[in-house]
Amino acid sequence: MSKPLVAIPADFKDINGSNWHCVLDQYVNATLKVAGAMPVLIPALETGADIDAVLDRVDGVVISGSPSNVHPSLYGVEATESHGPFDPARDATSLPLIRRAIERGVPLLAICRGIQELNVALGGTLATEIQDQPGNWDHRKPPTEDRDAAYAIRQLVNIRQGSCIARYLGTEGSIQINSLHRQAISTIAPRLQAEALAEDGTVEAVSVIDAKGFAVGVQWHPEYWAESDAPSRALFEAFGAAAREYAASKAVKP
Ligand SMILES: N[C@@H](CCC(=O)NCCCC(=O)O)C(=O)O
Repeated sequence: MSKPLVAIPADFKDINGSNWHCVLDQYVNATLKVAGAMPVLIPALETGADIDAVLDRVDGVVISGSPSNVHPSLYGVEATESHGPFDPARDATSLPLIRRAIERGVPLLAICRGIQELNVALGGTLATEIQDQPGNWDHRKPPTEDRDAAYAIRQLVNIRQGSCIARYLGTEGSIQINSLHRQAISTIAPRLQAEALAEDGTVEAVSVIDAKGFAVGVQWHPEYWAESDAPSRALFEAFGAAAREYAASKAVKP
C-alpha cells in the first residue's frame, strides 16, 4: 500500500537575493521516517493557492515551525518591531489550509509557529516577546549554532489528564520538551482547548474541540527528536496512523 501524502506548507525566504519556498528537513524526516507518510511541500502563495486542490489529494497536514511570526494584523494588533520577522505568503497559505483541513477532517499536526497559526486561524490572538512578561520562563531558542543544542529537551510541561495529546503521546502527567519560541497563545481561539501548560502557564498544546479527527497543535518541536524521544515518536506515529486511516476512508467513499 502506498504511503499517505502529508502536505507541509513552506516558508517564503530570500536566500542570497533569490526567492525560495523552504521547509526544514527535520519536518520532512519525521513525517517520512516516523509518521510513515510521504511529505508534499506546498508553496507559500500570497494569492492563487488552491487549498481544496491540495486537500483533495493529501491525507494529512503538518504545519511546521519557523523563525518568522504570524502578522499581528491577522489577529487585530498593529505590527511593531517586536512582532517580526514576517512571512505574509506563508500566512496566506497556511491559515486557510488549517481552517479547511479542520472543516474537512483532514488530520492536522501544528508545530510551534503552526500552533500559533492554528490559534489565529480560529480567532485567537498571540503574545510576543513572552520572556519579557513577569514570571515567564525564557522559551527562546538557545543562543548556539549547534542545532542539537538549540533543540535540546530542557523544559517540563504538564499534560492535561484525559486530553487528546495525552492519548497521542501515550502519557499523562508531565513530559520534558524543547523550546524555541518568542511568541505564544494569548487569547485561545473558541474552538481550541488547552491540553498542556508550561510551569509559567504558557499554553504548550491544544486540540480542536469537536474535531472530526486528529487535530492538535504543540508549541514544542517533536519533529526534531522524533526518532529517539518517546513522546515525540508517539505523537508522529499517532499522526501517521490517523493519516493512514483517513486515506483508507477516502478509498471506500463512493
Ligand atoms: N516564530 C515563532 C515560532 C517559533 C518557531 O517556530 N521556532 C522554530 C525555530 C526554527 C529554527 O530556527 O530552527 C516564535 O518565535 O514564537
